[in-house]
Amino acid sequence: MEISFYKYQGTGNDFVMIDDRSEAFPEKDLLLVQKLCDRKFGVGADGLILIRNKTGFDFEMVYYNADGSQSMCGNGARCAVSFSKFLGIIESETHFLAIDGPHEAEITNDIIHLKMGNVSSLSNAGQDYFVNTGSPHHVRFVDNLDQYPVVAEGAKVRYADTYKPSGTNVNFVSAIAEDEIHVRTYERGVENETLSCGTGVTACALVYGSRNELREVKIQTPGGNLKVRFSENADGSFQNIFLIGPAQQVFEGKIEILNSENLN
Ligand SMILES: N[C@@H](CCC[C@H](N)C(=O)O)C(=O)O
Repeated sequence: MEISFYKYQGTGNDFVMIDDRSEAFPEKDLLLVQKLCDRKFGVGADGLILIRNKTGFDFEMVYYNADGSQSMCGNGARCAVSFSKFLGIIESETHFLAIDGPHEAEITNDIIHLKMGNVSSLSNAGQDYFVNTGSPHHVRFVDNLDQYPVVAEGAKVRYADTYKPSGTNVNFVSAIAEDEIHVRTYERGVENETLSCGTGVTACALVYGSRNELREVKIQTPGGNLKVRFSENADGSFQNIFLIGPAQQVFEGKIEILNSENLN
């Protein structure tokens, strides 16, 4: 089987992107997903995204982490919107389905405004916070973020008993201006620091914005800059949450998959 793929990146979070409207991709073959995402033996990516047809929506985004597990991916969704425009499925506005439910998005000059799902509350997690923005996120404020051991500390929280069995993503945050934060994220399913995590920066922006009475927060990540806008209700829930930032096609290619190739 020959698979055509495209590679996209959204603030350095990178994805193998496949137009799977024909549903030819063997979606249950998680070894194949792992292999395609492998940075030494495959294409290399933090995740893999299938674009599929879905009744009532412009498309469905089917997202896999590099290890084959599934969750919502904010940066991946921005890339999926850009890819769908490239494929001619959408023009500048879209309504699509992801694992956490329906989303809307708008794309102008390569900047994608992605509407995230509503968030019911921010929880305290010891001195830190926990927020579910479609994916689970632990949020910890730290000093000296540039020097912070994100992988070592992130893994401790990700595998902590409190988050078993499914674990969590872990974000480390420092304020750098009144309305701006710096965020580094340890991602579950990649089991490493990624250059940016969309659902993660959204979680951090909600915590920081809520504590500082802001409705828009700028975010610097190692892979680039994002913005999050939202409104907060009197009961502590959040709605009209928008993740705003760029997405880019990096290259395209083809892979020949032999039937027995993923069996070992
Ligand atoms: N990179 C993503 C998050 C992907 C899902 C996450 N690793 C999980 O398993 O929860 C993003 O941009 O949101």
